[in-house]
Amino acid sequence: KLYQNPSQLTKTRYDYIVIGGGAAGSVVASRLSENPWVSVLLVEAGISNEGVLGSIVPLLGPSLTPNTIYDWNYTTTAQPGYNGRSIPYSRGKLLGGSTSVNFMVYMRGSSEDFDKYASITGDSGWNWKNMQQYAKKNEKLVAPADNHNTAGQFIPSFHGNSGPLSVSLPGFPTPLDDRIMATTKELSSEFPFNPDAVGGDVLGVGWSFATIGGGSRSSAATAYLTPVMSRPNLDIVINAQATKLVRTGMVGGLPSFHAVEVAEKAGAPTRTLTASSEIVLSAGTFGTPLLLQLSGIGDRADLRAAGVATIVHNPSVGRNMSDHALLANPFYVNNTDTFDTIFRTPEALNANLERWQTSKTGPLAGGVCNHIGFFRIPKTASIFKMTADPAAGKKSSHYEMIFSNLWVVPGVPAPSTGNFMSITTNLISPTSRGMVKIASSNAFAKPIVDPNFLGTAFDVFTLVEAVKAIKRFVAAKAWKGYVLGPYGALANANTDAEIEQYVRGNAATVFHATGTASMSPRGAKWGVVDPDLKVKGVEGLRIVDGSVIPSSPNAHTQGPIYLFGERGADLIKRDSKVQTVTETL
Ligand SMILES: Cc1cc2nc3c(=O)[nH]c(=O)nc-3n(C[C@H](O)[C@H](O)[C@H](O)COP(=O)(O)OP(=O)(O)OC[C@H]3O[C@@H](n4cnc5c(N)ncnc54)[C@H](O)[C@@H]3O)c2cc1C
Repeated sequence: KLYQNPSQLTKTRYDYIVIGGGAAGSVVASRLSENPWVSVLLVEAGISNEGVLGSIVPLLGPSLTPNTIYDWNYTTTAQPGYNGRSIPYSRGKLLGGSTSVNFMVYMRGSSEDFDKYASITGDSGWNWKNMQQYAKKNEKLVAPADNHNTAGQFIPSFHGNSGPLSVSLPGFPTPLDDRIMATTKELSSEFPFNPDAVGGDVLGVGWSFATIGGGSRSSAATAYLTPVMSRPNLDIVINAQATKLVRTGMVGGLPSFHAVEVAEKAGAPTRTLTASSEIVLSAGTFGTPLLLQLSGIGDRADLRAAGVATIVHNPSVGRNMSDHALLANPFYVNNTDTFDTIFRTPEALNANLERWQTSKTGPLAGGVCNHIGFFRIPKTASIFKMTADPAAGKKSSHYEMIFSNLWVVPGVPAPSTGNFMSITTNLISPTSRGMVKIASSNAFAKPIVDPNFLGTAFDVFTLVEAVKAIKRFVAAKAWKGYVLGPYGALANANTDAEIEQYVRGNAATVFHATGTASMSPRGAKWGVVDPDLKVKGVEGLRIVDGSVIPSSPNAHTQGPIYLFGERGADLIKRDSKVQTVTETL
């Protein structure tokens, strides 16, 4: 049952309370409530996703962020690596979390990423081979919106066919498609074709998958919550922000946390809700460490500065943030068939919306890109004289390219004339680490968000190399007569020094932060959760969301986080005392 705010809840004690209804939290709440003997409450700070048009019509997705009611609207601190610029940092604030506002690109990461997580934690359960069962459990590959023949665009055995989350190949063709494929042939040694990166081997350029089914967005909310809303043992409360975890005693010599305070908004009365079994934190890479800190779990100095008494001193809380820095590179093209025209006049947008409403087809039914590619800088690159290769392995990438048939520059509106292609370059194996921390003991105050973008020479070097690579890409014969030239500052960025200034002056984020409550081996002095995702040094708390992933994956992060959600739910079920009762019954 869905409750509109905390005051409507008719009970205050559950077996499990899951905090945050995003990618991972929706999976956990849905999977735990499969057992009818288990009572589950999902607490979400934001509103419902129902009826939010931008969260349904795929190509309208980018309109949901930033500076909207669907976004937490964070802002970073001044970033030295970005010439002192602060940038907006979006996080979804509605059911489905960031999966309700994201750009829907679906991947899983490289096989080496997961093998690395297994080796970091000492738990082989996180390795690629074992995690594939969860990928299959999560995904349902469906036909693209335009029902085109997809032969040769993917490898069927890599995909799931019966999971809740709809995933599809591009649903609307673009003038870039044939040219990109021709470039993979012409420049095959640098930009080879990858038949399907979802299989764990990410290098090369391939067709891109999106979390879209039947021409509409498939989010954690539509896939995992809507279908189970009527379960009598699952309550979902929206407009309910967890403000503090409450210490309820000592268990096994550790402080235990079996209760949480929630409030509808600043100044509203709080309600205390209790979990007999466990509280699962799924508030995301920002929300989860912030809630720990508000509750006295974090670095003593950080907590003292914010006026919070320390219960557990753990300097790893909120640290170790890794993110994919993004640089959008627009090019003028000689074609009026780009998606820019859809958004230029209300008439064009309405005509396309009408098409979408009648048939769930057309450009609005497709994602933001039809192709993506992942690449390595050469092993002979000078940077490797001073930095060890940070990629998870030889089959993992250093940077990414995303090809879009329109102007894509986060935070910068499209020019009123001209047609564009954007090649977005993302830094995939960053060595910089940032952090998030509370600025005060008020749960509704803005936190300090410092991703430390381009904080290392490796990260700068790699994005500079990525810009040089896109110039080589568009120099292929396939683009002759199509690409008219780079837009704006890119046009004047030719030497390495000029490109570095262009990168520092224009880079932003693709919103893939992870790692602020990292997994670490059992007993390790660093890290926030053990390999079973239990919070170290306390009893009663688990974390299942992007914050536990130790380092950036070779993927847009929703895919890996869904997998973490599925395995996290399994680990909780495995330990469940309520479950044991069910089995004996
Ligand atoms: C604009 C944007 C575009 C993106 N594009 C892509 C993409 O194309 N492909 C991709 O794979 N990934 C993309 N991502 C990233 C991806 O969506 C996230 O990595 C993923 O959703 C994170 O999952 P999560 O479960 O950790 O957190 P989230 O999905 O963010 O969920 C956290 C939830 O917790 C809630 N919450 C937070 N604090 C509290 C609290 N104190 N009390 C109650 N509730 C709370 C939030 O409101 C939210 O609903 C994008 C993200 C953004 C913001």
